[in-house]
Amino acid sequence: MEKQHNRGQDGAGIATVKLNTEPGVPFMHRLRSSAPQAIGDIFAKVRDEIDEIEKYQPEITKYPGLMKGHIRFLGELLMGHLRYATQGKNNVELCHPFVRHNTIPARNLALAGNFNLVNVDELFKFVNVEPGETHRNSDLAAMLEVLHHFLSKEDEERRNGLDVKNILQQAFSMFDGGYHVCGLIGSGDAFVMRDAHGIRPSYYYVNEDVIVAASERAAIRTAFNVGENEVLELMPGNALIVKENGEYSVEQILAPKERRACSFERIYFSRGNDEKIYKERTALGYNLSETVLKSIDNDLRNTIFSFIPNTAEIAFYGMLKGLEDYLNKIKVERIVSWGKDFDEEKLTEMVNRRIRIDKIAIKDVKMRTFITADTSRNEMVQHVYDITYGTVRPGIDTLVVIDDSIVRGTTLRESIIRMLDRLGPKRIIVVSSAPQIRYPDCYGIDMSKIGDFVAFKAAIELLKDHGKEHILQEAYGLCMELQRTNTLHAQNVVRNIYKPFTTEEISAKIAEIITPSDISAKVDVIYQSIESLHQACPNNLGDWYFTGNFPTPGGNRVVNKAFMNYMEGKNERGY
Ligand SMILES: O=P(O)(O)OC[C@H]1O[C@H](OP(=O)(O)OP(=O)(O)O)[C@H](O)[C@@H]1O
Ligand SMILES: NC(=O)CC[C@H](N)C(=O)O
Ligand SMILES: [Mg+2]
Repeated sequence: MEKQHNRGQDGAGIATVKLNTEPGVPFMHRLRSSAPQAIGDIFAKVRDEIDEIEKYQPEITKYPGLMKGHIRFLGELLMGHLRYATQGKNNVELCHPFVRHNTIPARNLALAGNFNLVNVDELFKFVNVEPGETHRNSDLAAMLEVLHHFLSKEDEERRNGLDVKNILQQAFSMFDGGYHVCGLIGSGDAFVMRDAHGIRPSYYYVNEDVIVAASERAAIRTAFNVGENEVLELMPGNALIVKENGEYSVEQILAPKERRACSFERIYFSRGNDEKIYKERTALGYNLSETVLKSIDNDLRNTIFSFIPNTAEIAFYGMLKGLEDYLNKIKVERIVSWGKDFDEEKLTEMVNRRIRIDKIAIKDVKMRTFITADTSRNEMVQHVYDITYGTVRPGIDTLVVIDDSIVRGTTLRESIIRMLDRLGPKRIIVVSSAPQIRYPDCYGIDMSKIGDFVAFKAAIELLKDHGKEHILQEAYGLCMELQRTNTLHAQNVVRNIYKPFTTEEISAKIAEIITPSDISAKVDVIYQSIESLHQACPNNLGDWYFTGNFPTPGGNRVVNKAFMNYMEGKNERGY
């Protein structure tokens, strides 16, 4: 859990199942916290129980069997989760795991996951459950109800043992979304399930003692000190099913569909210490170096390169490698052209030419602002960054700073650009290792309100500039018509908003929007192209937020709904 802070800061939760308990003894426990240090808070409470019992039984830790009867969270099946709300609020009631209790052991279920579903209403309807106020917008609550429905049915009908595969096949064929989800059943069985497109990442590792699964490979590698290839990927549509007796199998639950693993995981969400992700982020940066050189007219003497911490650091190293390759090529060309006409001084000057890099921007807290709730985000963005003084030659140097992504543009507009301008650069070039984010995500990344996106704002501005605002009304009309005929899922109408403009025109407008009126430097923005993204992350081609090409039927519905919300002035998610 400590190695997955990157995936959630709203709160944390754990659940435990004890195997082979006497009838009547509670066997499933759950604890959640939304304290600022949620993991610490939870495990302090777990520890307190042990300390308490040690007061009376100082030797008890030598007898784990005995302890199991007294300590709630000592058990055989363990689950932990860090929440990042993509639906509902970020309060403790919505932290995972959710638990459904029942007097029949096999009908108890604890559930947690990294996911987002887009057909929550339909699911509640299917199980005929009217969700309470807290759970109305909770995809986890809907998923729990559906799974519990099929679990109870299976338990009722079963002849020999619970057929978990059968339960999963019935339940998961109903979910529209991206998910990596884990369930503990009161019978002592457990499962991990991944969506059929492989949208969300899912990994597992098995040895003689443990069977473990997580969203990220590196977290498992570090916690269990194992090699890259020992941790396996749970393939799309598959489930890892573990029986109460410790036997396990990987089963095909859903027919595999086109692989559309989320590229934003690679660009931003996942931790960058994963072997493959590190290479991919480096490649993303490398791919941008040529365009950057062009935009500064190859003037490396008067340009300083830096990055916006923290995630972009790796892409920065990649960009630097690209710039160094260019510089080395130039050095060789020059030296060769000299023939024999050089001396030590001339050669020394040439080989010592370097790419100028500096640590310009500093981030004072380890919190991630993007996964922080909207209400506190703006203020946080304004306070977390700082700059290094004395690095830039005012009026002479151009500053090139790379960030992994520009979503709402708040990091740049509310903080970074103004701060960098204080250093007096002639020009600021912002480089984004992700392409323009034009469409919402609905599979587990909280980019759902299209009106917030700086690329969308730019397109709207451009429509105004060119007297083409009628396109907005036409698109809205089309959405209304699709809604009327119940076919909002059939096409992505928002494409029409971007269609009249080139990527460069939109980038130029974004640069204008993120530039506060009172700064002196000229600001430009350079984006990754979609082709280069695919080349850098060939195994993660899920790119709907850049291209509008959604993998599931719910996707088009969400993007159209997000647009309608914008047009109607509703500040809510499109799913
Ligand atoms: O355009 P915006 O809507 O402002 O969002 C984009 C920024 O948010 C993320 O940073 P975050 O602070 O989440 O985390 P990091 O330290 O891992 O980069 C991302 O890395 C960008 O810097
Ligand atoms: N990624 C997560 O932490 C879970 C997201 C889930 N959709 C929720 O909002 O609760
Ligand atoms: Mg960042």
